[in-house]
Amino acid sequence: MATQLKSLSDFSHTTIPSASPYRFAIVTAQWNADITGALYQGAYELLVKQGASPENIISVTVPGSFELTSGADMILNNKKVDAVICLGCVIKGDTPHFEYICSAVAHGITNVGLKYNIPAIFGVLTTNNQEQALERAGGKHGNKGEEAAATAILMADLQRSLC
Ligand SMILES: Nc1c(NC[C@H](O)[C@H](O)[C@H](O)CO)[nH]c(=O)[nH]c1=O
Ligand SMILES: CC(=O)[C@@H](O)COP(=O)(O)O
Repeated sequence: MATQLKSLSDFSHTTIPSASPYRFAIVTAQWNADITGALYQGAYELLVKQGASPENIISVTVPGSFELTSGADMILNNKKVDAVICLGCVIKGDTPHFEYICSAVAHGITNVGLKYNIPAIFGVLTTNNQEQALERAGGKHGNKGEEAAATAILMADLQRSLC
């Protein structure tokens, strides 16, 4: 499988602009906190590495990935940011609950970004098991949080270039 061969966080194919002009929010789900904490660390550190000021990064948590949409909406309704990064980890269980959460979160984050015309980044792992999640939160397949942060910078930069 293609994924097995590469880090999903390899951004050598593109140049990430400076993050210094932009304000960011990071909304992190507390479910699977060991995983989402690593995603958050990856996202935060990449933003700062790319020049974002710590005072320009708003960080909040929500109970679970299902609440990421509400958390992003609260941020975008109350704070002026150039992008919001939504981080979560949904791990499949024994019932269809996984499918409902993943679908709701994907659609919700899409819609909240469109509602406010602000990039809302889907940094949510949707895995079959804990091992796959660990591999994508700083393991052999990179860090989804880093990817989400890089995407946030690129989208904020795109929007500013079009204004
Ligand atoms: N099972 C997982 C959940 N479940 C909780 C939901 O996200 C939500 O908080 C609850 O349904 C109340 O609305 N959340 C995750 O982020 N990851 C999971 O694996
Ligand atoms: C994704 C989930 O909500 C999952 O953890 C729930 O597990 P189960 O389907 O066994 O109730």
